[in-house]
Amino acid sequence: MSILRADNITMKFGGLVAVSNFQMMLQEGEIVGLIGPNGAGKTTAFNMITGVYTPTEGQIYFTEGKKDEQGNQSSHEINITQYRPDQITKLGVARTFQNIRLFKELSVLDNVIIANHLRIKSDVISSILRLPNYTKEEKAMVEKSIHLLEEVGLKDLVHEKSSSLPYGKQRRLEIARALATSPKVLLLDEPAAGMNPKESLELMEFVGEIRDRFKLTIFMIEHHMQVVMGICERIFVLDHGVTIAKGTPSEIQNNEKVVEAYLGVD
Ligand SMILES: Nc1ncnc2c1ncn2[C@@H]1O[C@H](COP(=O)(O)OP(=O)(O)OP(=O)(O)O)[C@@H](O)[C@H]1O
Repeated sequence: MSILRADNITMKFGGLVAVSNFQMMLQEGEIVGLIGPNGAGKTTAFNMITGVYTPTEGQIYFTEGKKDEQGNQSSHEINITQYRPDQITKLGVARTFQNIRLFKELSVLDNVIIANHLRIKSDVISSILRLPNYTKEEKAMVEKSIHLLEEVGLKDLVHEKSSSLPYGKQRRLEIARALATSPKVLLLDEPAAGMNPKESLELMEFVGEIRDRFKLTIFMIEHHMQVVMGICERIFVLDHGVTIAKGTPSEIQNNEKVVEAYLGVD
């Protein structure tokens, strides 16, 4: 069963069709890539899936798993096409951005603590008055954040200002912030952007590790072909908003349309 699927989604900006009839399905636990030349519509596809844009046409579905009191597992599909970004995050779809979006002046730890707030149950009054239920939740949040930073290899840097971190570590912190929302599906927008080959390979291993450790399904936009081909089980290729190919890394590498799109051959 799919955990996330887009059924023929299209996004038009005036006369420009940024994404046309995009059809995709993610199975639980997969790492799937989304590639294509600049302006192909990749980020627009992410923006529709995460509620930043409402598709002009088409529907998006998320499968929610539930356990009843007897511990029996059941699941049902929710149409999230009209959901706001915060509602989608709360359901279990988190993302990172092409341009790192951290609170630069805050510490590494505070950046993760803030991301946890989505899951907090206490109301505003409890937090302002620091009532016992809030203080307890806050303590748990700090512990969870430190644990997360340990998991992503940033434990020794918790008190550093986030802007002082080298680029590769800032990307890890961004991922830790996304993990703090307890996602089931993680969308990564060019996680290896700006990284040198060594950092890119480390990132590739890291993405595989967090998939296993946090039982995630991962959908990633990436330009570093070594990363995409090395880690993705399936790949979608967009060009001018149209899906020109989909398949395994070896199928994509040998696909003529893909080669043409990247080389700009008419
Ligand atoms: N809000 C917007 N308003 C108008 N046009 C937009 C908007 N967002 C994206 N576009 C256009 O839609 C097309 C697809 O852009 P998008 O950013 O999704 O491509 P991309 O594949 O992510 O590119 P890149 O690899 O360069 O990040 C481009 O022509 C872009 O100019």
